[in-house]
Order: sequence, then C-alpha cells, then structure tokens
Amino acid sequence: MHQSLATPRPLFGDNLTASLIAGLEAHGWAHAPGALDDELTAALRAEALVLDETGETHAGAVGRGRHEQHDRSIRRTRIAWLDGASPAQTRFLEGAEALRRSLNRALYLGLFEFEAHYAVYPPGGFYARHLDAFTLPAAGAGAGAGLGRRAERSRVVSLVAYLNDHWEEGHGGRLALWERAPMGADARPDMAALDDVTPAAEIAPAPGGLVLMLSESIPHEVRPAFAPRIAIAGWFRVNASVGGALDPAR
Ligand SMILES: O=C(O)CCC(=O)C(=O)O
Ligand SMILES: [Fe+2]
Repeated sequence: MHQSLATPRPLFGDNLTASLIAGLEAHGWAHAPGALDDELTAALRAEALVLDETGETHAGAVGRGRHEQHDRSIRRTRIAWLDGASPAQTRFLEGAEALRRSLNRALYLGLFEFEAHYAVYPPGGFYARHLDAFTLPAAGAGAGAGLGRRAERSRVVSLVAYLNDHWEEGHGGRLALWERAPMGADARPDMAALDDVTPAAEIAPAPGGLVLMLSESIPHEVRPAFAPRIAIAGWFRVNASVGGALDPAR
C-alpha cells in the first residue's frame, strides 16, 4: 500500500523513529508514549467508534485465512480493517509507510506491505497471550497447514496504536509482553510456560501510545479492559508469494 508515494509524511520525528528502531533491535519491542498527535488520535478514534456503532466491525478471529477461528475464550474484541477510505486513515497509513521504509533501511527487514485494523474491546474485552506470527514445525504439516504457516510467517513487525482519549489505572486493558517465547516439547511456542514469568513490560493503552514488537518472538496479551478500549493493530509483512502467486489469505 502506498509504495508509489515519493516521500510519505512520517507520523513523528526522526529521533522517535530512531529510538523505536533501537528498542526493536535491542529487545524485540519498543514503546513510544504519545507518539501520535492528538488531532490524528482523535480523528482515528472517532472513525473507529462510528464503524463500531454502525456495525461495520466484526468479531476478531484468531489466525488467518482458512485457519481463522472465532474463539471467545481467546479474544473478545471487534475489528474493522483500514482501507484508506478517510483522511485520517490515509494519514495513518502514509505514516506507517514512512516507518516501513525506515525499518527496512535500518534493519534490512525487507518489509513489503502493511495491513491494519481498528480493534474496539468492549468492557470485559481481552486477548489471551499469543504471538502474532509463528512458524509451525515442518513435520506433520499437511497441505492445509501450509497456507497458515506461510500466511502467519509473513508478519514480521507488529504495530499497536492506542486511540482512547484518556485511560485510567482502574480501566485495566494493559498490554503485557515478554521478551522470549519458551518452546514446548512439540517445538511450538508454549504460552502457558509464561504464567509464572514477570512480563518485561505492562503498557497502559494511553492516548497516542505506539508499540512495535517482533511478530514471531514477542509473546503478549491484552488484559481485560473495564472501559471501551480503542486501538489500531497492524503488521508489516514480507512478501509471502509462493510460486509466483501472491499470498491468497488477504
Ligand atoms: O491492543 C493491543 O495492545 C494488542 C493487540 C494484539 O495483540 C493483536 O491485535 O494482535
Ligand atoms: Fe497481538
């Protein structure tokens, strides 16, 4: 998206961009409180709420493509994909494009595109501990699993932006994250093994805050929110084309 823009307008200045990149490189994640300006945060929030109220959001799934599941014990939120249909979305996506180029220049990640959705967590909403991408073990993976494996693996850097106009301690809804995913005996990440491990960070979804995480290696969860929690979650992806066909799971 927006690859043709000559110089996309960044969301924030060079210093903040550099410190986000340094954090991502050193720890696998980075947090910039108040990264988005109030005007853009407010415009995106207003749009997320209109979409939510007019029913244009749908229950968030877990997984992608044929592997999507609606499991309310894992995730309770409503989402609507960004498509650049408003000035606020265009501004945000242009900023994400500027960030994509900076990430590629600094870290040689070969990020190809960005996809993002609004996520409105109603009171009681949460998202259980997960990775945004993971590589399934090759052994025993059938043809069906192949699609999921390729699609999931194409997410490299996750981005979260918080859109609430204020957030109080008692509202919960913190993003907890860990810096390492322990492997289970089946060579899959074992999220339950982190039950007794103190998170590396617990981030309140305060207005304009921005978080970057390596999608494959940073386990994270959204704790139950006791007020409507409005955010954008997005992913920078590598080109997952196989045999000349673009990734069909879009
Ligand atoms: O909203 C957040 O803090 C994180 C959301 C998330 O983990 C996701 O959508 O994958
Ligand atoms: Fe996530």
